[in-house]
Amino acid sequence: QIARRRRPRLPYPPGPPADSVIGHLRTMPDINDAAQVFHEWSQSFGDVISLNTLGKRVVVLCSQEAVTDLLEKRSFKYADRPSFPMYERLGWKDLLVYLPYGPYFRKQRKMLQAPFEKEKVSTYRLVEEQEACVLLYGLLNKPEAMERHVHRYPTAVIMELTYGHRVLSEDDDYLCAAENVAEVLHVGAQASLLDVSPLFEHLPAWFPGAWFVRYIAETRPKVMQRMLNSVSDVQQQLASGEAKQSIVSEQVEALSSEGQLTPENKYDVSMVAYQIFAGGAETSHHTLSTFFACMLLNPEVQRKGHEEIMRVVGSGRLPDFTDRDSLPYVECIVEESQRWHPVLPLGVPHQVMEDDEYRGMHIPKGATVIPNARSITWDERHYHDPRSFKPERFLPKPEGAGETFSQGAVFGWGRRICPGRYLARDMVWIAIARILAVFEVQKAHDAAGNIVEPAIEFVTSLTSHPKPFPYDLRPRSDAAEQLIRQAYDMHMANIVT
Ligand code: HEM
Repeated sequence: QIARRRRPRLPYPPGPPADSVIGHLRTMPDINDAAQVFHEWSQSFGDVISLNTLGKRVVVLCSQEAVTDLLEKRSFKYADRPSFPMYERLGWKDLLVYLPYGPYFRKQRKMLQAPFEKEKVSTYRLVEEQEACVLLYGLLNKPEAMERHVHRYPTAVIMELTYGHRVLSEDDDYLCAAENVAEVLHVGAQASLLDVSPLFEHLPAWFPGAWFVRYIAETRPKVMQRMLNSVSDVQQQLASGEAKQSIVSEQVEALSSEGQLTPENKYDVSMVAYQIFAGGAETSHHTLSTFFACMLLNPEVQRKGHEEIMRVVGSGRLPDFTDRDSLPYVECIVEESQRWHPVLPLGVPHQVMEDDEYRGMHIPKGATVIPNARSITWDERHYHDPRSFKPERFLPKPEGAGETFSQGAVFGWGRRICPGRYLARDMVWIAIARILAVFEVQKAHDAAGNIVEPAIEFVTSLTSHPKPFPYDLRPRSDAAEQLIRQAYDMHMANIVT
């Protein structure tokens, strides 16, 4: 049957040698190393590689040019997603990021995109500034728990915007929900027999390799409950007049006033709301932990960032969004942290909706297309000395190198581009500007007083982040400490009144 299938006239994109029956199954790299390995292959086979795993074609794009040509300019053909069997079984089937391209995708995309348009996003800045004060206060009081604070910060912003829920304690229910998302994201990204066939879903849990059966059975009910209950809570708050304005409250009210609050529409609001924190919390959290690693490794950059803030803002207040245009170097630090180690090194895979031809190569309908962000950010034609951390590369010449930040390598392409990118940029910017203003990250010392040289290692599932590393975090001065306390007290006083 395979022999009779009509052969494409053009060759598939090249790739490493494959086994005759199972194709590249054995050559396929582990997810942790995939971006690096694909990048190395691209040096031998070119910037468009293809692999065949058990008959499924995977095309990896390893340059800005190829990604722009296909995912951006031909987005109408490349806007589909492959299926994600684990995530689907875990209850995430109807989350926007996993939806196939089509009417339901467009409906959800519209619902999710509207609250995150550029102009609308600037109205969220007060919440970001306030939560950034809580972040600073947390870092001051428990500097050793940096990971927890940088997870809490974007989660708290998103929960407030989405559900009108303010995170006030460490054991907050919504914070736990975001932690659960992080776990599911990680576990679901691991290869399982489900990738081969959904039939394996029915294996008994004791069957070798069927670890996912029990995980799905235990996790799915909790995930579903969380997705649906939070919107019901907002609905009740609306009924009792206690609801705070939020993305969900606005959507529920709009549907009610049109007489359209059907179970189906309410379900869609639930999916959109859940998708906001499933898409936004983990990614922003990992951007901030990567930033900390970058500052630890590059004290000179940290010093220059701090000095720019002192020059422009002074030491009497914290930077805010009105200072942003006057802080170009800080902006470059944000961008360089994202370029130096993209949080999604392989983006999110797309799928081709019809047969296509590119540079004399055949890309078959249904092929999974992986944009290798890592290759783009390491491309020496666009970035000099790309493995080094050099924020000034983005400053205009002659002060800097006039290089262009690749939005795509960080936020994706075409019709699937990250709809939360404006919010993400704001959230990350204000946190970084304020941390640079008042803190210094330094190398840790061991018990004998010797400096511990940090070896930063990254762990990657769908997102990528540094493994825990030793550091020492301190306020830059007594005045800086005072500023953190005052800002926090003012924020808390506002909550009470
Ligand atoms: C620094 C933080 C963030 C990064 C690095 C990031 C990155 C990305 C990337 C690379 C994609 C895939 C784009 C593609 O397929 O070409 C994506 C998709 C998505 N992001 Fe983000 N994102 C971030 C924050 C956010 C936030 C704050 C939200 C929510 C408001 C969000 C919601 C989404 C959604 C819903 C999708 C799926 C879009 C679709 O499939 O149509 N992201 N993001």
